[in-house]
Amino acid sequence: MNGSAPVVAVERLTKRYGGRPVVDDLTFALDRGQITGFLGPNGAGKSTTLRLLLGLAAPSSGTAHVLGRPFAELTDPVGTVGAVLESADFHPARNGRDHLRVLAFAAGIDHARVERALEAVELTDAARRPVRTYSLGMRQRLGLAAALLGDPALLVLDEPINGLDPAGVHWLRALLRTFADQGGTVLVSSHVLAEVTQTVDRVLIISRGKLVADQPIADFTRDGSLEHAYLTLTSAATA
Ligand SMILES: Nc1ncnc2c1ncn2[C@@H]1O[C@H](COP(=O)(O)OP(=O)(O)OP(=O)(O)O)[C@@H](O)[C@H]1O
Repeated sequence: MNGSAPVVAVERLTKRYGGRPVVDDLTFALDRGQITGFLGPNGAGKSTTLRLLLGLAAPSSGTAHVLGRPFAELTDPVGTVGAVLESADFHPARNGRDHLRVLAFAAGIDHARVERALEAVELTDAARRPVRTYSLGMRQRLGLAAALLGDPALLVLDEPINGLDPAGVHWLRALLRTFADQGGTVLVSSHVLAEVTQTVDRVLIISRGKLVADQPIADFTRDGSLEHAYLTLTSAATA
């Protein structure tokens, strides 16, 4: 692993579907210890970018590297990146603990980490219940537990507050801050600008596949200023 490489380095990343660029010449880098919000309107290309970063789709051109390598070339992918994408899938009859045990076994991760991951997402008490009885918020927590199993350097989360109640949102914010304070890197997509303002250190905004902002959240301290910038930048790109 290249210790001096940024945790994430995306360079001139482009993905075309049917000749149409849905991710268009994107360049950004993420360092350790920061939470970055990834914003953009529906269809702007956020999920596609995350999929390219996680090796779930191949770029048409450009590169998406994690610690200096494409995801597919990481020697310890589970210990490097933890991800929760929108399509998180669970076996409905399996209980939460067994879901994590299956993943841990497949990745060669110690059982003890399953218990720690359950504790980290506060699901220990529900660990013996079948996942089909879980609320949407509990499923989000279980997905997060799976992402944390390998003690990764990078967390990639697609719309993680979907389904969380206000207490859950507050809890997730604290969890991500602790993770970042310990040197972790977080890339989190969201549509909820008010929440983003309270959670992230930096924002990336994309519109029609293009990066239109890459700024510290400190630039948006005035009430509504992130919303104003977001609406201006994303409507300018669609005009
Ligand atoms: N496999 C695919 N084949 C064809 N087009 C695709 C494919 N995946 C995504 N797209 C298109 O790429 C565009 C970007 O989609 P993407 O899901 O990345 O956007 P998004 O920013 O995550 O949107 P949302 O906020 O609605 O989740 C959309 O127009 C979508 O229809």
